[in-house]
Amino acid sequence: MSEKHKDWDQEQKRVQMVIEEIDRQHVRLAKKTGDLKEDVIQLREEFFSEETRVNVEEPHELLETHYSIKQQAELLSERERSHREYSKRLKALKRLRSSPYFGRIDFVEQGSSHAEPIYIGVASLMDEKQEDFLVYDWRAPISSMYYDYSPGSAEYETPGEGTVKGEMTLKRQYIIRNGQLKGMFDTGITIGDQLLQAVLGKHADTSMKSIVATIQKEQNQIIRNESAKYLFVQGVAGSGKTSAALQRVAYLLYRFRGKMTSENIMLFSPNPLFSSYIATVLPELGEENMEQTTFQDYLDDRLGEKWMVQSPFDQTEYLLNGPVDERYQIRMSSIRYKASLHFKQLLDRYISILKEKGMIFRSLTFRGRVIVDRTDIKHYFYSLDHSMSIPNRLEHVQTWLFGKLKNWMEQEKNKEWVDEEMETMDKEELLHLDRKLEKQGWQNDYDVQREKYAEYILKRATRGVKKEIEQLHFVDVRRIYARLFTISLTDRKEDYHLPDIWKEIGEETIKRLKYREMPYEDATPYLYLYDTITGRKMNTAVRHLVIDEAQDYSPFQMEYFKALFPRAAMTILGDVNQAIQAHSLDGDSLLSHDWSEDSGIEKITLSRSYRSTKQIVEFTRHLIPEAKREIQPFHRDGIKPTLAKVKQGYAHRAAVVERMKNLKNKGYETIAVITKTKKEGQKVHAILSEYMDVQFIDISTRKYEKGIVVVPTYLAKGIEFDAVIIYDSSNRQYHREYERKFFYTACTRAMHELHLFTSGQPSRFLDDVPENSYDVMDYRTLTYSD
Ligand SMILES: Nc1ncnc2c1ncn2[C@@H]1O[C@H](COP(=O)(O)OP(=O)(O)OP(=O)(O)O)[C@@H](O)[C@H]1O
Repeated sequence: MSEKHKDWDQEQKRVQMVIEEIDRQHVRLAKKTGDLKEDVIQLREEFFSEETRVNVEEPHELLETHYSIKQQAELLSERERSHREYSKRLKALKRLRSSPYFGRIDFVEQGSSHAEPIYIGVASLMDEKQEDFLVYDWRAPISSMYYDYSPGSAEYETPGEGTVKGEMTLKRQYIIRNGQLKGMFDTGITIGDQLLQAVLGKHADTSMKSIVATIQKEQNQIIRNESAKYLFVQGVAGSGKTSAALQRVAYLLYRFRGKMTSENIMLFSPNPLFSSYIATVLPELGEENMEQTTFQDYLDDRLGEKWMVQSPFDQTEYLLNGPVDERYQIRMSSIRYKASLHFKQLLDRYISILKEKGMIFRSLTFRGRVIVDRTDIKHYFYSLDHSMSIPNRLEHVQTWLFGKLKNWMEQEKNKEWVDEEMETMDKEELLHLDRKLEKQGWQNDYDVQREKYAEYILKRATRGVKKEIEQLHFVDVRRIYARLFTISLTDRKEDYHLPDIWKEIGEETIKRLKYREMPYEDATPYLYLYDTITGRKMNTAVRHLVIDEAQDYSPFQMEYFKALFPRAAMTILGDVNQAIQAHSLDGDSLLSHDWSEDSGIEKITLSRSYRSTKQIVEFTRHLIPEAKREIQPFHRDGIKPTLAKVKQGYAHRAAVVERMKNLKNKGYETIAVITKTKKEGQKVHAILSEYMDVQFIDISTRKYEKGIVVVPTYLAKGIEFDAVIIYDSSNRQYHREYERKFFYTACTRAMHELHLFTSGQPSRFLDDVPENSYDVMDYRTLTYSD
């Protein structure tokens, strides 16, 4: 038997041995879980049974019952916790059963003479005696060498013992499916190009997959970083940023188990479709999903009740479709400035002035009548010690207002309206009040009765006023924010880097706010002002925040996140070349901003693109001339992208439909027709639907089906497809400099094939792409019959 066969044989036998052990453990654990479940059911029944009800009538028994309930509750929750853990372990065994491990390294620790084989899988597994690891969890410290080194000297960090050094004598990868060894490679410098080739060559899916078997060294640095408070990752399209972020969350949950749970982690994703696209990864890794939200959801939650909040996508549609007139210029300038830290400095200065003067209040009113006038509130507010913070002073104002309300209610007791409302009290209310009076012995005293009724009426009627005091409704933040734009700042223009058309920006902003419209660019500054003034509670539960597609957030938003989640470390990932939000097109973004003055910042750059074939990356990298050197393809072969020149109208659509059919026949399952805007998308969708079954993706789409989709660029972000068609790649569509990034983002969604269509002059961005990196097809002479 050759060495190779002997190895294969031994490895297959080991797989078998491990699976048998998994089966044994599974049987044992399933029995334990079953017993525990019965225990839990029984305990729950007892807990909620009649006997355990608190006996409030007998005070001496009360204490005893209290302790017994407490004990039982503790027992129950302990059993429930164990049950949850057993169930989790059962699931892990199930996952291990089909593929117990994917890698192995043999490691000779310094000072030792024998190599220990370390098998690495998605969870750990110990032998029967609980002495040796049959499989190490991929997140264990020792497993990191698998990702970081090729055979030769290697080392790893342990939390307790520092660095462990030694020699790696073997590195092997396995493909094990349904308990059978299907493939095995000994690998060299990188983690088996062969395995990665195989993984990347597959079809795109409608949900993302975990990458634990093929994590690359530079991605591993992101996943296992523990030192950065703010970890910034700039990575080219398809370099595995989102993948790394999700494996990082799984890593952190493992590394800090017992201290951090999925509830302490939050992820901001660009849109709901993306959220559902990535939702399968953590469960696949045996972890619970963290909270996922979009910034838009957050804004709607905070402001939606009182404001018409604009979405970033509406803003983008305006940017791309709006008539380029004077208003457009004002708006763009406004968007850029309000995204900047200069604007935050201005707001901070404004807030510090508000400590001395300028707060605006709303009168406390009841049915149109003033209880406390706003000037009195203001006067009281500024009569308080100025060294107190604004939120502290507002607490005092609240107490004062409650007192004022109480006095007012006292005076109102004998008013006619109170009597009128008494007449209309319903039976139940009366019964309830009478019972109370009877208990207190006042049932025959008419005066007391009337007084109590009146008190009740007043309490009922002023519920809303109380709520307004509690919620600080009397602080007119809308007007305070609007007023900032009316203050004369002519002599401070330079200090705050005010745009030249600051006055016009102000007029426009005030107009919008008046109609209760909240432009996207104002939402964050407004909330920042609101929270600082009112002293809104921070979210301290979140200990780690992941911000994906970070190039679409502003520096101002970063400061807001810091204030909102003061205890959170952050992983911030994005690609400056895919910045398509209006503020970042020729300005600063959260990702590109220079944060070097802040401490705790670390930066990692990813430049290899894994998503697309080499041919597609060779094409797309030239769309960004200044970054083309930083964009490196992974060596996976495919066909060159194509540019089809077509005649306008029917010929155009016929050529696209032809291509779509061709791609379907080739077996591609996810095909996207990407458009620049929603407006263009709707038009294209209507056209293509006449020929084929095509799904249109808009902002409300939560999940997309396999097949053909039409999708605007900003919703295709972060997602990938087997094949991508750019319906209109003409110079009309992609011409303005900021449209370059839209074009790049759209083209980089393709894994295997990319096809561009143009009627008329192709986009000028193609001028920078070498002619030999794509095939041109000229269909303009063809005639189609309708
Ligand atoms: N180490 C890896 N092993 C296997 N697949 C990988 C690896 N890294 C990335 N990929 C694959 O490459 C594709 C792109 O990854 P991902 O979406 O995480 O990249 P991204 O940098 O977030 O992309 P973009 O910025 O373009 O949205 C995915 O299909 C992912 O599974």
